[in-house]
Amino acid sequence: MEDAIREALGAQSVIRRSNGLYVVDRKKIFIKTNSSEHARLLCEGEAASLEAIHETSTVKCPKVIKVFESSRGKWNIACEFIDMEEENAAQLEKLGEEMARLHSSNPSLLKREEEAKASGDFVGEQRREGERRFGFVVPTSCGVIPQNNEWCEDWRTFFIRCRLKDRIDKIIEKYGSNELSSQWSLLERRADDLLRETDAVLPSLVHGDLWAGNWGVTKETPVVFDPSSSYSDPEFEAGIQNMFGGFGVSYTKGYDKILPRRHGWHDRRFLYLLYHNLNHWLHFGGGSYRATSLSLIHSILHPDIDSD
Ligand SMILES: Nc1ncnc2c1ncn2[C@@H]1O[C@H](COP(=O)(O)OP(=O)(O)OP(=O)(O)O)[C@@H](O)[C@H]1O
Repeated sequence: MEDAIREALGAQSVIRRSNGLYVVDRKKIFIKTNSSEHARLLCEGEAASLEAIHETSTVKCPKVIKVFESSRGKWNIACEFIDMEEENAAQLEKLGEEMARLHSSNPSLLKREEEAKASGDFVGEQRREGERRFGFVVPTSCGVIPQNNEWCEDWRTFFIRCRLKDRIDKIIEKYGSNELSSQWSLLERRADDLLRETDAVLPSLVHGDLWAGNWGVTKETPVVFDPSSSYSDPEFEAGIQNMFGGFGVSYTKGYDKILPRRHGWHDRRFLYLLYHNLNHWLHFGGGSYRATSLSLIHSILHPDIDSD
């Protein structure tokens, strides 16, 4: 591995310190390695996500140095090493603020929003310009199975086609699922109704996999890593958090200060939670992810029966 790093980074000396940490020409760098079926796509997607987040100068994330293949099928991301501390709960409010800043960070979109508002035709103006798009420059992976990030003009289409349907089709292909096949057309119609209110939403850069295991803190600030980004509705970010118990009131307080939640988020959150349960079902097979997915579909289709 050291030889491959030396060659990829054009370095004189490479010393392995611990898991992921190398000292390259006397500078600490962090190297993540992947040898799975889609290793190259995974590393390129994660690197593009880190670069996009980094460019916003909002929430801190590692700066990418290089993506390289160290041996056949073994792909790596070399990035800045960030010295992180154990304790992070006290930084949750700051993390909420930083994530809201990330979600509000698309400068050209913000500028266009102002111009469109000034012209009095907010949604129409965006559409005419053809610049209001959801998706990402490359596929990204929340796990090890790449997500379809093809550009779509509106969030409704992107979420239903590239998130929900893509996972459902793959589950049916891999495991077979009569329940999913038979409920898809109802679910698609209901999702379309629920997401109608998002038509004026501008695309926000999201981390895409921000659960408790994918952030840490330095002495000064929260850090996020392991992203699978896309330009999405910022509400989508909460899906994976809700799956693992959420970040709690401090995070929400920090977030809402910068970007208050929109009307109707409560109804839409089950859809985003469903996506992550379907993604876990696809990765790990049925069991509890299947049961939760089916129960969420039931709640989405029958909101009057199941409400919390
Ligand atoms: N740039 C970095 N500098 C220092 N430590 C890092 C850096 N990026 C990640 N880490 C540490 O390495 C651990 C694993 O990172 P990451 O989640 O990106 O890898 P992973 O292979 O996806 O791991 P997992 O399977 O546990 O999610 C993190 O918990 C974090 O503590």
